[in-house]
Amino acid sequence: MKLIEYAGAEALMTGLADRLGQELTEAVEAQGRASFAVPGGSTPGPMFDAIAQRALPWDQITVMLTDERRVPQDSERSNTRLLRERLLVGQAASAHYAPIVPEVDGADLTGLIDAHLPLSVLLLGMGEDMHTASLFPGSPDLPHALAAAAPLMYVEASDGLEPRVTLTGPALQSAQSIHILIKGEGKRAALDRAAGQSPETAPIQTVLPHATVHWAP
Ligand SMILES: O=C1O[C@H](COP(=O)(O)O)[C@@H](O)[C@H](O)[C@H]1O
Repeated sequence: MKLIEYAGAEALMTGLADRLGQELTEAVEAQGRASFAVPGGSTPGPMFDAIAQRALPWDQITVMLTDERRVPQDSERSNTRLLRERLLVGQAASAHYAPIVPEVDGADLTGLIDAHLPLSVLLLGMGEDMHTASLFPGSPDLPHALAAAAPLMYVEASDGLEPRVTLTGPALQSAQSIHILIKGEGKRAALDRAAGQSPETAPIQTVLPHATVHWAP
């Protein structure tokens, strides 16, 4: 794992947007196209605002979520809504979008994103419980989701949270570049706590050894 510490939130979000923008541009130059998976939740919005205004080769980039909550798309809890409102706008409005949830909730996930794997650039978030994407400690689906051959799976989250669709462990691990965005002392403590644990108790460990973590207080 590599850890990059930033002085504050603005430096974190713009510095990360610079880095991801550079990697996406390089991937398009090398492969003619790139795939870019991003988290939902409360943290990445300002980074989306920053990168959406960059002049990247967006029309050769396919954007998708790392995970989605099974809620209506107009819900404030919808990661798709966040993506549409904060990332697929401005310069990035010309990016392609690959949904990870089918039009009919509960329908087969097979083949939805296969054309875009391995991911060129993967950005993940992390909760203070050390979950990443929707790989939650304590979920009955976690052992399967950490090892599944399929890149997408329906999973239960932690108690009290809505069920999810998530990229599985192998799909995350196969990304060409892996970044994790975390902010605040609670998540920094969770990152420290994850050290030495297994992915079964600290799911972030499924990607941590190969990831660059970007953190600001
Ligand atoms: O539920 C989720 O949580 C994680 C972390 O979210 P945050 O609100 O603590 O930033 C997020 O990465 C994931 O995409 C989301 O579905």
